[in-house]
Amino acid sequence: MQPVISVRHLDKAYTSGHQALKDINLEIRRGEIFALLGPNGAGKTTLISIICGIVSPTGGEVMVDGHNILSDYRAARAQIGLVPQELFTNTFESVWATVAFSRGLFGKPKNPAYLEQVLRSLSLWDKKDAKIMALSGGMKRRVLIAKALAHEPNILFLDEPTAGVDVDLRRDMWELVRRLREQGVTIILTTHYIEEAEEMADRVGVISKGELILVEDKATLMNKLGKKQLKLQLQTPLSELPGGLTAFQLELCDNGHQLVYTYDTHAEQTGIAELLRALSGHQIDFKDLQSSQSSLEEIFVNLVREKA
Ligand SMILES: Nc1ncnc2c1ncn2[C@@H]1O[C@H](COP(=O)(O)OP(=O)(O)OP(=O)(O)O)[C@@H](O)[C@H]1O
Repeated sequence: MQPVISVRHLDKAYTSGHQALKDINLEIRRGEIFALLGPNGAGKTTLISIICGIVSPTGGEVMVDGHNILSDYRAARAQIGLVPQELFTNTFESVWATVAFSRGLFGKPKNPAYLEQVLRSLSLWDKKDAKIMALSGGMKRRVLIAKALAHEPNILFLDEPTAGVDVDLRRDMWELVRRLREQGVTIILTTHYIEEAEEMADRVGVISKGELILVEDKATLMNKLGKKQLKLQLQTPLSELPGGLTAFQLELCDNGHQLVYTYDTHAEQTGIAELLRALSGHQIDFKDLQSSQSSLEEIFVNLVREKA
């Protein structure tokens, strides 16, 4: 299937000289939820701003549903809804007028039934006549989403959708994103919150210092890079690891009360049996043991650290 967005050899240097993006190559599949993860300043906003035509690239090419974002800007932009990071400034306009205006900007005919459905899905219907400036921060954010959806885009960008929002809004947002996906909308979100990517995304891209260092199916990523840990609570604390155990990837934690063994989930053998035999050979007894799989967060932190 043709990708809905295709980014090729994209570069961006700001006039300050800062190289914010370096040779980005990325294809977004139609109908997927793609999470772009990266630390502050990695280039996430720059990348989506270029795709949305707000920032101009210094090199490379971006196609949105077959339309070049520079030479065929209007057609490309009409496919996209963008929920930006910042709250817009206060306005005296009502919620309804603001959202209807956003739809009009794209030359779409009026469709009050559709706008009502959008406002209802965002729990904004009873605020439709309220002035934006009188709304709470969370409500304003909901209005931003309604504005982005007003022209029925096929692609929705959410830049840090849940940064600083309360639990209710976060839950509503996730539900809305899932519903939109069911309707065939492609969703690209940037986030610092790994649990958001873990919960929502089909694929994850990791960006660090302007470079896309990894793009992977979420499940594959977690599988491929996932390490498991076995934690053993010791009967008697150890002051140091006995020399005979150095062959194992072991760490002594919790003031010597806990031994942590890290192993690869994909290795032929986990080495656990040998470890337990070796422990017993050293008269090291444990009273409890637990195993845990590393989360996307740990994977992400490790990746970005390796890159640094
Ligand atoms: N208009 C600009 N002029 C100069 N440099 C800029 C401009 N906008 C962004 N930058 C720089 O480009 C880099 C990437 O910024 P960008 O906002 O894309 O990062 P980000 O990954 O979205 O970060 P955050 O998670 O903090 O939003 C940063 O070093 C930033 O300071």
